[in-house]
Amino acid sequence: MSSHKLPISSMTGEAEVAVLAVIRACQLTKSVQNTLTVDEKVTKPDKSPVTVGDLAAQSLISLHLLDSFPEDKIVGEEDTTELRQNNGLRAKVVDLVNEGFGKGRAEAGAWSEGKTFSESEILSAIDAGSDVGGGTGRLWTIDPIDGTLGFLRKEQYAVCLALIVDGQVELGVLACPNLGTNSVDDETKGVLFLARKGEGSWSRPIESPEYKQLSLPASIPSSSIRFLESVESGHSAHGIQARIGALLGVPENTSLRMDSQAKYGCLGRGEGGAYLRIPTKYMGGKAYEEKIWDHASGSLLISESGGICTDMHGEPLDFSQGRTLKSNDGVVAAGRDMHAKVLEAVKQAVAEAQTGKL
Ligand SMILES: Nc1ncnc2c1ncn2[C@@H]1O[C@H](COP(=O)(O)O)[C@@H](O)[C@H]1OP(=O)(O)O
Ligand SMILES: [Mg+2]
Ligand SMILES: [Mg+2]
Ligand SMILES: [Mg+2]
Repeated sequence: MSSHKLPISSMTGEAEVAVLAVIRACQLTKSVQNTLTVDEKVTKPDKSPVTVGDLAAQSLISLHLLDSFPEDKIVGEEDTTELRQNNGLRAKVVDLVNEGFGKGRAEAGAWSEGKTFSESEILSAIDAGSDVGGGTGRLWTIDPIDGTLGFLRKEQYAVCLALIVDGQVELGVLACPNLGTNSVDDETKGVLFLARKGEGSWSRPIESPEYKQLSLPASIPSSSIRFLESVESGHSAHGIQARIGALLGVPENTSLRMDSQAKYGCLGRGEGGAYLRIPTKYMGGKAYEEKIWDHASGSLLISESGGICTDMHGEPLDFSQGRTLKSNDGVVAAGRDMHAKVLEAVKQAVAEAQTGKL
């Protein structure tokens, strides 16, 4: 690999590949978002949506990983079930992946620029992401479009890639093409977040490798807190989260609601003060196991920015359990001092919900 401007001192080869793959995937998803038509959206068996953007981006990222780290395992969100039955969708994905390799020239080591991949290489790369995960060895996890619902609404989404070694997240990349580069209100859009275990976390514009180190304040006054939470009321219990806010003295109706791990990016750079993901099962919803690709990059970003990211009971997120965080329940992330206070309020609000007091 050629020289780079990465701010980290170890795993630079991995970071270089991950950043290039994610930037190319962002360019691909941006072009899809601009031109997406209804027939390019498919509903998966779990009723969630998937688009040509998700499938092509996972293939493109996997092709980079398969070339550079052929021994590593991959856990990706998507598979080829739909693609193998739909010729139109498949042709579009093949075109998008090959177009994607013409991009990202500004980055160091623009691997395989101009190369054309066959349909079977492109499909196999998606299916390379079907590993069961676990706590031994090197494992990459990909969420090619996190927040597909936000992507379809032309709002926030993120392209996410993380390296997990023996169950620990070592490297996390998270790019948000529609998020303000320096703050949520910034008119300039597009930001990439990078975290390396033990070394720190950074943000940069997607378009230029100017890295800025991030730090998350230990605590902020309650009056300044704006909880980072899902747009979808089916993904976290908004009612309980509002009660947590009331218990902490947070002003009402101030939440920053956005789809995807963009929420972790905002918190990591000091916005919002706390990320809440209280499962809807505490308000009568269905039980749900969080997926590793939805939290790997974001949780490392928070801890490397000086904050704490755990489940709602204060337990560390356990990425060694397979494709899901099956030993965890919900997520709470906040600054170092704030986190314990938020957990206390979570406990009380959930107890109230369970005894019908909410
Ligand atoms: N019932 C659920 N509870 C929590 N998260 C969910 C649930 N269903 C889907 N998700 C996942 O939450 C993530 C988005 O979170 P958020 O709403 O905070 O942006 C998506 O990856 C989405 O999966 P999917 O990709 O299948 O839509
Ligand atoms: Mg996701
Ligand atoms: Mg996704
Ligand atoms: Mg999805």
